[in-house]
Amino acid sequence: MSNQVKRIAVTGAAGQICYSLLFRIANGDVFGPDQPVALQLLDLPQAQNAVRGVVMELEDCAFPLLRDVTITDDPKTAFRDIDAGFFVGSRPRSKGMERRDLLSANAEIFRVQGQALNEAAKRDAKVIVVGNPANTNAMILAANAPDFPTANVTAMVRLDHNRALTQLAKKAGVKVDEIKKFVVWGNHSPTMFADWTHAEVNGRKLPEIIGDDSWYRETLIPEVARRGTAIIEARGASSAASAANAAIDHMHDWIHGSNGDWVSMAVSSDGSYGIPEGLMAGVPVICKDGSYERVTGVPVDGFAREMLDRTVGELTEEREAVSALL
Ligand SMILES: NC(=O)C1=CN([C@@H]2O[C@H](COP(=O)(O)OP(=O)(O)OC[C@H]3O[C@@H](n4cnc5c(N)ncnc54)[C@H](O)[C@@H]3O)[C@@H](O)[C@H]2O)C=CC1
Ligand SMILES: O=C([O-])CC(=O)C(=O)O
Repeated sequence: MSNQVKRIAVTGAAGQICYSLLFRIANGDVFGPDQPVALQLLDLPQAQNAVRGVVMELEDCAFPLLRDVTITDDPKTAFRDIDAGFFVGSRPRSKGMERRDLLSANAEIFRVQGQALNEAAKRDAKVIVVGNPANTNAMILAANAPDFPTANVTAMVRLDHNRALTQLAKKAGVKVDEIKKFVVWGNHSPTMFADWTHAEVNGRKLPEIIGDDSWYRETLIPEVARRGTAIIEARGASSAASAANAAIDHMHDWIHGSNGDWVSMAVSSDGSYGIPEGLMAGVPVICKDGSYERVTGVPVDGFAREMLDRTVGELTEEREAVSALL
């Protein structure tokens, strides 16, 4: 990899996810241990002082790879010439809310930032949307950046993927990285579908190793879908370090590859798997040489079809709710 500095925009820099994310990026966890980075940090005017405090802490870590930090409340300044963008900044939910309840508060942010991305970013920049509801916010961002490649705008379902991997590994008595071909389909919401149908461990089918279909349907799927809520109830605030870690995993694999394994990414649908074109839906992808390819031809029948249709139905409703911004 070249040693020219990579510019990375991060929005919501004063927030709790970024309090973990920024330090990991500066440490080289995204672009690698030989790649210098510059951070372009965006937050609201009233949060600028808090961002300055975070930057003091970044300085105090003396990260050898961190070459420059910009602090701004102007999206165009933040997205100027970026190689990658982490779109975290937006309101989190509190107890009793669903992520889709955030749509009215957060959708406008992504319309404005889409226009700035369109004007300022490099055309090959890689973008991940974390701010909820992440899938539909990513669709709004892409729709408002017509000259920026939609394929480079993605949303995060990797946290759900990682959550499921740990539960599956515990149940099967294997290591998380031994599980291959697992995927989370659809929306980052309670309708998401954690699909073990094709998952394998050393060439053996994971459903056969675990051998407990009711655990899969009645425990694994709902627990993964409700994990964000469980964390809010336990912590009094939504997940932060694990969300930052998932964003790092998503971007790291997109840049460096997924070693032939499936990872879950929400990308703009090409119409395959019965997902209407343009919806940002979690699908299995394989990352290689700095890009991702959808895994094609995965059989989706019976229970899996019902689950996929349910989450796609919800994404379709969310798209209708924000049609004025698209
Ligand atoms: N996709 C996923 O798996 C996950 C998504 N999230 C979502 O990530 C988002 C951020 O979460 P936290 O960091 O915990 O929230 P937080 O409230 O701690 O931080 C949010 C930050 O965004 C800033 N912000 C708000 N509007 C902005 C704008 N227009 N431009 C730039 N910055 C802006 C705020 O000032 C604040 O500093 C929330 O929407 C949360 O629901 C959280 C966990 C997982
Ligand atoms: O649940 C939330 O609001 C935060 C989030 O998206 C998650 O932890 O999955």
